[in-house]
Amino acid sequence: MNEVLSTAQMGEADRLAIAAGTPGSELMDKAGRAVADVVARRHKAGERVLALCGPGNNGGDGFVAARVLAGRGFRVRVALLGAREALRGDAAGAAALWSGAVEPASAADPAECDVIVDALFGAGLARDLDGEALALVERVNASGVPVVAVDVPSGVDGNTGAVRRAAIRAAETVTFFRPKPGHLLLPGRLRCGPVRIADIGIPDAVLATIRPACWANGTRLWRPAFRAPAPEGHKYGRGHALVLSGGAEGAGAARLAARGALRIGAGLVTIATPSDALALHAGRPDAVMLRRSDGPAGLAALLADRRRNAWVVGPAAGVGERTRELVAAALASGAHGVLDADALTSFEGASAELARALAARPGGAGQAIVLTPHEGEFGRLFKDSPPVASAGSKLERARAAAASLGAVVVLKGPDTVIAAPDGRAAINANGTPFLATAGSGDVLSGIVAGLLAQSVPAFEAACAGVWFHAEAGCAVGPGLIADDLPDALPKVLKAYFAEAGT
Ligand SMILES: NC(=O)C1=CN([C@@H]2O[C@H](COP(=O)(O)OP(=O)(O)OC[C@H]3O[C@@H](n4cnc5c(N)ncnc54)[C@H](O)[C@@H]3O)[C@@H](O)[C@H]2O)[C@@H](O)CC1
Ligand SMILES: Nc1ncnc2c1ncn2[C@@H]1O[C@H](COP(=O)(O)OP(=O)(O)O)[C@@H](O)[C@H]1O
Ligand SMILES: [K+]
Repeated sequence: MNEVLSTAQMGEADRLAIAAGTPGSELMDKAGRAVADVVARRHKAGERVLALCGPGNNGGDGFVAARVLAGRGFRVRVALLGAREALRGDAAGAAALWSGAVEPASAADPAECDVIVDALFGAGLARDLDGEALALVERVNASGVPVVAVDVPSGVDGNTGAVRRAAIRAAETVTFFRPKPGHLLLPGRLRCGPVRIADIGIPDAVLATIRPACWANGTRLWRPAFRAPAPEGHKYGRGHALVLSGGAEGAGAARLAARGALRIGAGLVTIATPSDALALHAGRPDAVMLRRSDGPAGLAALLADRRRNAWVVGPAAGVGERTRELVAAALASGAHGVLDADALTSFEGASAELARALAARPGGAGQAIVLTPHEGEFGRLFKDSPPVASAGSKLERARAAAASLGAVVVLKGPDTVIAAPDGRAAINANGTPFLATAGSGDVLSGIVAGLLAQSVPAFEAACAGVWFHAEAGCAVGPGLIADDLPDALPKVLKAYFAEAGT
């Protein structure tokens, strides 16, 4: 189910498959054949293939692909980084079955071929590229010749998506069994081209031992948690979301969030507004209710009605002590909620204080709280926590943040990561850069709150919210403004419920 494996977990999958009776050489053979199949789908027999093989098992896959392609009538040359005698194990075995010449990689001219098989480094990339490897990767990228990458484009870190000084730009990538974080996280994802996942004979049953906790975000991950409303349902069964408006200068943000919450299916939505912004909400969607709410006491009074079971605090709320008090009041209500934008920035360098407030929430873990920072807000919030701020990849940082706060964290961007305190994480990849527009995040916070109002659990609500937001963005595409996103949801939801069979 869209599991994403770290390179260590992938190594474990290999070992478990081998222990269960499939020799490593057979896994490598299937891997190399899968690569050859992809090359043969894009190119015709007779074309010139250059297989660039590295010193480890990734190179072994390259030797297999070279042999299979030569057998299918391609004109194949093999170039090896390192000495042939230094190859070990299955890779040495695969090289022994290659009967053609093996050129030194230093002499390989990528321009003299029609397609390149990149089998330099895969899961074993251990340091930044330098020397001959660096020069070769730069020559390949400069050649403009299409590349099919084996496992990951060489130079991309499979665990983090980082480019280790330089990396191949692939036209297509073939990986094995399950994707790795580096296929989904930026910048790695942008080096992969379309990613094919090849079955190399590793049984799915190994996952019961490995217990992966990371997924590519998609409907299968949370479909059971978000169903169409019951035929006999009523609006209170779909929850009541409350969106706290900022003052006169920031009322639009609340309206965007409120519309998102309504469209995703919250039964009722109320905008709680300070008196000075009351008149500005006259143009709100007619379906949204309006209540006056001045300061933390006003918010607490509205949330004392337990039917208001989910809130959004933060969009255009203003930065400072007042907003920290509003956050405290919202958390103290016991209702589920989303902390976004100014609610996060108000805790600049005070993530420990926010963690204490979250730990004290009366509903405990059953009170679903989702934080939706973009990178800027994340950096500000965790200024006081180097272990989180510099935990490594975006995946690791989101996980560290969720664990330290005891709440679900949505670290937004082109490769949004959703992380739960228990270690579960999902990486999102269905977005579009047209989502990078003012107010887009406000709509997301409303969508997530609308899902929380419908009793979708925190992690699933965050994953589903991010996915629907991105689908809505793609449905609109060029020219998108945030106002369009809620109104794109009905079509997206219709397709989702049709597919979900509900
Ligand atoms: N049985 C298995 O384990 C299978 C492994 N497979 C392939 O094996 C690959 C992993 O193989 P390995 O663990 O041997 O790792 P790699 O082949 O990815 O790389 C390891 C080698 O590269 C060297 N190296 C690492 N970083 C370097 C750098 N920056 N500059 C120069 N040299 C560097 C290491 O010293 C080592 O010799 C996977 O990516 C996949 O392609 C597949 O054949 C499927 C089965
Ligand atoms: N390049 C991109 N590709 C896909 N999604 C993106 C990209 N850039 C931003 N987004 C998404 O757009 C939204 C922007 O939210 P945010 O930064 O809070 O904007 P605002 O504060 O203007 O509402 C987030 O959901 C983010 O994940
Ligand atoms: K590779």
